[in-house]
Amino acid sequence: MHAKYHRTKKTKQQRQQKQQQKEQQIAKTKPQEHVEPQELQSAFRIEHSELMGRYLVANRELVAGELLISEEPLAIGPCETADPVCLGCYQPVSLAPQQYRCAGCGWPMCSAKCGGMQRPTGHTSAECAFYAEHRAQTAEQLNSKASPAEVRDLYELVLIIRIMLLQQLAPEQYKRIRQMESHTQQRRLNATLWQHYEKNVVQRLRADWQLAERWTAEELHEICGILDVNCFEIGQRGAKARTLYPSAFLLAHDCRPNTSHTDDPQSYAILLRTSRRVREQEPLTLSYAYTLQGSFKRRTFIQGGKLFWCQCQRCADPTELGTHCSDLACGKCKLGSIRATAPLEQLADWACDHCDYRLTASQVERLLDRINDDLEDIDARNVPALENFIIRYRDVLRSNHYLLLSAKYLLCQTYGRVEGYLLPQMSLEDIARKERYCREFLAIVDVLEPEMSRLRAIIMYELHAPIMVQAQLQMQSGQLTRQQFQRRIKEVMQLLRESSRILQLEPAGSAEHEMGLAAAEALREMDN
Ligand SMILES: C[S@@+](CC[C@H](N)C(=O)[O-])C[C@H]1O[C@@H](n2cnc3c(N)ncnc32)[C@H](O)[C@@H]1O
Repeated sequence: MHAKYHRTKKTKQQRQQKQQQKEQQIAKTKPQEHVEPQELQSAFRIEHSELMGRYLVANRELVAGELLISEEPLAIGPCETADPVCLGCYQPVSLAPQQYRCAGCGWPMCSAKCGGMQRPTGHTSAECAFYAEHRAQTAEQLNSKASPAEVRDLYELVLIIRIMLLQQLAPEQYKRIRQMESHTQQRRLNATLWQHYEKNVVQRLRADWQLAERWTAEELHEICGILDVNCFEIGQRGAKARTLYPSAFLLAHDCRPNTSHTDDPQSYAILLRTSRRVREQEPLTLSYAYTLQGSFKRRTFIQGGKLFWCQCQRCADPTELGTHCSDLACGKCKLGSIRATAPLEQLADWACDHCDYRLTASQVERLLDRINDDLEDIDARNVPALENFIIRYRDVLRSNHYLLLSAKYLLCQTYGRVEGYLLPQMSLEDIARKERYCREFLAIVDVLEPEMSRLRAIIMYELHAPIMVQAQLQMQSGQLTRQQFQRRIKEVMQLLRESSRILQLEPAGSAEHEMGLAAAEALREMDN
């Protein structure tokens, strides 16, 4: 898959020595309080390439669903672009006067009894004392008159400050974080990015908060880079946080990854599994971007945050592995599809496969931005508005286009769940439409996130209901023979079985785990 990795041939002895060194390296990257079983360590090793730096490789063939990494965060804090959250449990809070605030430092918290109070993964006494010391600098932004942008700027500092406090409180942990890639040199060349952190983090902490004697500009920039490059965004049931893990950060990116991960709602530990069979020597990969986005935007996103242009098999293919999820409809001949002529060159033209019509990359970008803005303006529970969106753009985007698929995915989850569109209230056309959207979405997910992916399991759960309801109605009205009915029921049971098998691997307490339990329960009822 990754022909781009540079490896030199080694003797068997050299390979064994290297293997031992790598296993020791992996052992070093595990959190000290978390001893991994031997078999987890031997499942993979660390390799290095000029292109990707360190990355993980399978030591043996791995089957789908194998647990590879289970580890608690080295650092955790609110997401930089998040709305206000509790510093203890990362659930949303308001800045309204009635919101509970920490008695020590004044930061809004969910309540005095927040489970994250005084916990290393939440609001510690060291953090509280630090903000109490700097109350003058936070007071203005933490009151009900602050603008959302000001509040966000303040939340952006929380994880950086937590990491800087580790220097004294947990120097080993701090050292491990500092060993992560920061891409500081490349970031320095990007004036907009560099100036953002210089103003919002470095100057702010060193000048406004008078910490110049304590923290250097270099180390603050380094931490900002490490966070951008290595953070995982996690959270269950409304909680949202970003985390650095001791070894999961080593996974390379691929736009059709072979692992997937979830997080424990109590400990915030990452649980990373293979999502499909992985061959011996194959790199372990995860996706740094949302996989159901087209290559053009996905690659821009990855370059912006992780500072490399992805060149994976999917990115190199104008049809995105035959999914056609970036195809535009040709407005000139009305027959052809418009795709990137050279997808690894971000500025290359897009061309129709049927006539001579061409678009420049910036025309495509403007079009995608406009349609994306339209979609983002729609409330995810507004069925007519989502249906209108699909009608409005069906002559502009091909039916598998990721923006149409996004609207269809929202509809798959909304049909049957909101008042006016609950299953007993839905027309036969709506039920059939839900089935069609689920099938269209599943066909793409089967390629981009095959086998044991959460997205695939969710959509299979959504698909079972419309098939079941239609089969029952058609059986009652004599439109289906007994044999045809049984065939449909068999499909429903297969969908539920597969969905519950995948979703029950999600941590207890998560919405997905509960969906898995519901699938298992539905299956039991059908068996009886
Ligand atoms: C989270 S870090 C992964 C660990 C990193 N390779 C290291 O040595 O610390 C992400 C960085 O790894 C590199 N990387 C990961 N996947 C890559 C890929 N598919 N192609 C090129 N570079 C990649 C990029 O430099 C990226 O910014």
